[in-house]
Amino acid sequence: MLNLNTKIIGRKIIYLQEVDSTNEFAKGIAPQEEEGTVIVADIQTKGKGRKLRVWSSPKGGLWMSIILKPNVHPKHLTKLVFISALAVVETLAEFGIESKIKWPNDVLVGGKKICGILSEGKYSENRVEYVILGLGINVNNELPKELKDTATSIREVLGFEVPLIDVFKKLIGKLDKEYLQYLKGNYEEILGRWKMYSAIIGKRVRIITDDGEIAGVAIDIDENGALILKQNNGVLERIYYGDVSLRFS
Ligand SMILES: O=C(O)CCCC[C@@H]1SC[C@@H]2NC(=O)N[C@@H]21
Repeated sequence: MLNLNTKIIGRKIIYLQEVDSTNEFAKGIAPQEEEGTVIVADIQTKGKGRKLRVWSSPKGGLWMSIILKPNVHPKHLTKLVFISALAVVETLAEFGIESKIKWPNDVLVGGKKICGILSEGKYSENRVEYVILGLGINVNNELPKELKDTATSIREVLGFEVPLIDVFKKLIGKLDKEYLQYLKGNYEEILGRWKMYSAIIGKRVRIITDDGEIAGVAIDIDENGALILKQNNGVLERIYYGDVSLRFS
């Protein structure tokens, strides 16, 4: 159990022993909930990943969603996953773990995924109603057999367990710090730091999109968060959504 003391963290935390998905729960309450409220659960029975994938969420991991209501133009929302990934990298560093970010929002240690981020929201053309930032960090949880080659956990990397509450508190602190930079509009600075941790810039990659697969070298990330890929035929392409693979068989 997370054994939360909300007074220590100083914000509203909804702690659940079990829930289908903290993101789904957050969506249900977001319209009337205050900004910054965090939903955290010991177990998710229907943890969701990007592209409707299942996110394995047994006891021992950190499964949480934070409700945000930034007063920004919706075009800046993609940057929220960048600040989340940065907050995770900084949190892991506090535990002596060096990590990298795989565009758009996977955090890797030694090439294996340790954290996934799922951002969902409600917004119109000009106004953001709310954003749910869902973060899943493998901390002390067992990984499913089929993920052993591609995923890892803090426990696996360090060789011992760390208290979930410590990871949670550090992550909230880092998220708050990065969110403040975001609200100040310091996007360039955020992106600059994000790039320092990029696992893919300068590397040959395959991008799997809904329209098929493109291969090339990841050149850069533009100011809107799109990946700039130099294809094998030399043509530059901006990619807004897709899964990056660094594996070539
Ligand atoms: O890498 C991905 O595909 C994103 C995974 C996001 C998982 C987190 S766990 C907490 C929150 N609730 C969910 O159902 N998903 C996110």
